[in-house]
Amino acid sequence: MSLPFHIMPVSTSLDAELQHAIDNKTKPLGALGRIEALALQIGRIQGTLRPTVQAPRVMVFAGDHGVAHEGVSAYPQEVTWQMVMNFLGGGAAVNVLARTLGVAVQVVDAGVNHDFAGAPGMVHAKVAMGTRNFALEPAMSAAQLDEALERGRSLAREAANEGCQVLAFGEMGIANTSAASMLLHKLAGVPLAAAVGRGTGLDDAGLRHKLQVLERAAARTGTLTDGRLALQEYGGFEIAMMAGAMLGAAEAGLVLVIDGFITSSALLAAKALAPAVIDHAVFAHQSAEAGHAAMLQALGGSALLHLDLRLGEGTGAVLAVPLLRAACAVLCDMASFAQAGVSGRD
Ligand SMILES: O=C(O)c1ccc[n+]([C@@H]2O[C@H](COP(=O)([O-])O)[C@@H](O)[C@H]2O)c1
Ligand SMILES: Cc1cc2nc[nH]c2cc1C
Repeated sequence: MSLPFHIMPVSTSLDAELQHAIDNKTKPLGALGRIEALALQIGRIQGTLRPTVQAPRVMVFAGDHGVAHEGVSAYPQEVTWQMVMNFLGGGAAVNVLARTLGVAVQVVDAGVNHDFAGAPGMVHAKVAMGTRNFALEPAMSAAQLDEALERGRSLAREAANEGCQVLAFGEMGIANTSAASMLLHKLAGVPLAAAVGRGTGLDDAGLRHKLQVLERAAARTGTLTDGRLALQEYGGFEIAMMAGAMLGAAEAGLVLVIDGFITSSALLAAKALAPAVIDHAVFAHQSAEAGHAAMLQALGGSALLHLDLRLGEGTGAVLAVPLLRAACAVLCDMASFAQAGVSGRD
């Protein structure tokens, strides 16, 4: 068993001071809307009236899924490793967005069905060459799950030790929307028909087939409310490692930026292991993937951006980083009514 995760609920002791500081900025009360709530959340997580977004990083976790052999994705499995090479070469959407917005990219092989020996810049954390086919048997063993969780946790710790204050999460893995749908179904009780979507772009027949495969997979197990068991049965190595990294990042006091449907499923599993992880999470965007709205509802979160993205890789999370910077700048740099000599409310 991996060591238990120790995440304290984020302290609310500064809330009154943070709200007072925000309310005294030169604007009508509440006029910066969600940016105000974001400023309060980041100030609360960092325990300061002057929060910052230093050394933001997106970790992109990649893994393959045995269930891909059931024909549940519009693309073949080898796209996973090919896209990983694209990440390492700096040419994927996440690289371009991250470069544009000043976010570092770290690519993690959590369990891709490919040998990346010698690939420059890769974080080698492979648990195995992909999971087993969860339509037939558990996706991974308990030992593999522990390994994935612990590797994720230590990667997050390393990031914190290197000065990263904001950790964004992304993933790559053909067929991983199937795994995410299973986690949503089992952990949050969302009916499969509402939890399953088109992923990379299945047509109507493909979607019907995916639902049938997942119904068969769901019937293999009973009710599963335990995060570890759900991950073992239906997770992916990239999803489990992300969950471990989210928990490790929360332990280290970081702000977590959650991307789309698959990244959110990792948080759902992480929340089942340690509920206080949710205090650290910022929900970057609502994916176009059917089921993400229900996933966000299950997590009690509300997305900052609605851009109809359905790419993954951490793209939506990276796009939200400027909003976090903006929220911190409001607290740190905006003049108060007194400082600017502006009259307050009557
Ligand atoms: O982040 C999302 O909401 C999202 C929605 C649909 C697809 N994806 C990406 O597409 C891949 C999984 O889709 P699929 O159809 O192969 O299950 C995987 O690499 C994800 O990063 C990601
Ligand atoms: C090309 C491609 C890029 C991706 N990035 C994340 N998931 C992906 C799936 C495909 C198919």
